[in-house]
Amino acid sequence: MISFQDVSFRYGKEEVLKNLSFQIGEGEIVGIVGPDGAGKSTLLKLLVGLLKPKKGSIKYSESFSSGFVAEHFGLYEDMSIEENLLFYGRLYGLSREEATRRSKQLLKWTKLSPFKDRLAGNLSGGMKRKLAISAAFLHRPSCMILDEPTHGVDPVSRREIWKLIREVKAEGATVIVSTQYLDEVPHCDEVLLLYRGELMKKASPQALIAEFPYAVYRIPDLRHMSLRELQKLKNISHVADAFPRGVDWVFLVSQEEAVHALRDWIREKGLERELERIQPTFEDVFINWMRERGSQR
Ligand SMILES: Nc1ncnc2c1ncn2[C@@H]1O[C@H](COP(=O)(O)OP(=O)(O)OP(=O)(O)O)[C@@H](O)[C@H]1O
Repeated sequence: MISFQDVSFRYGKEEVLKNLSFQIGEGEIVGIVGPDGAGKSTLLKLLVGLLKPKKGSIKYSESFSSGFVAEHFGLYEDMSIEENLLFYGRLYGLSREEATRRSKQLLKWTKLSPFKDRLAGNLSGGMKRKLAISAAFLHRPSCMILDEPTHGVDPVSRREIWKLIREVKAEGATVIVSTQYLDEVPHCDEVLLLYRGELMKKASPQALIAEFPYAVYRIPDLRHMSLRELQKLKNISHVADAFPRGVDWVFLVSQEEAVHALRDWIREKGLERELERIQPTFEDVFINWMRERGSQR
C-alpha cells in the first residue's frame, strides 16, 4: 500500500530521517515507535504529504486515502462534539444523511454519545483525542495516520483509544500510529523502531521478542540488599546486564552457566528466593537495540 524507498529528510542542515526503506501492507496496525526527537512526527508528515522527501521516494497504491490526526490537532472548541463531526463530514463531502449516520456510529464506538452536545473546548484530553480520531475517520479513508494519540492521556483513555484503533482496523483500514510508550507495542501488528532518524528494525512484536538474544531472569524483592552487593552481580560471566525493576532485580543471561552462578549467589546469601525465568519486555528489546547500535560505532 505504501512504499518508502531510501527516503531522507532534513529541516536545516541536520538530517532527521536517514535512508528509510520499508513497506506497509493493507489492514495492519503499524506502530512507529521511538523516543522524543526520533523523527516520528516528521515520518508521519511525509506519509500524509505535508512534507516532501529531500531524497528518495514514497509510493502509494491507487486506493490510498488518508485521515491524519496531528499531535496538536485542531477541533472547533466552540462547537459541540456532534457539530464538529457534522462539520468535518461536510468538509469531506459527505451528504448530510451519511454524515449523520456515520457520526452516530463513531459516537457509539467512542462512547461519546451521552456528551454529544458538550462543547469540544470543555472535553477532557482523552475525549478530545477520541473526537479528533472520529472526525478524521468519518469519510472512511483507507489509512489512518495518528501522531501520538495516547500522549499525556490517562490509562483508561489510553485503553479506550487503542480500542477505537482496533475498531478502525476492523473496518478494513490501515492504521499508522506513533508512540513513545513501549508498553503499547503489543497492540500493533508490525512495529518500526525509530532511533535518531534511523530505522532500527521493522518486525512484528512476536518476532521482536523471539529474536531477543538473552534469556531474562528475575530475583524477586531484593530491597534489603545493598546496591553495592547487587552491582557485583553484573560481573558474573555471561550476565550481559543486571538492573532493578521495581523491587525486583532483572538479569539478561547469554549462557546457562550464569543461571547456576545466580542460584549459587542466592544460596550463599541465604535468601529465600527463586530465580524466575520471565519474558523480555519491549523496553528490554529497545534498550538492547540501542546498546548494540552504540557499540557498533
Ligand atoms: N519544523 C522544524 N524545524 C526544525 N527542526 C525540526 C522541526 N520539526 C522537528 N524538528 C527536529 O527534527 C527532529 C525530529 O523531530 P520529530 O518531531 O519528527 O520527532 P518525534 O520522534 O516526533 O519526537 P516528539 O515526540 O518530540 O515530537 C528533532 O530533533 C526536532 O527537533
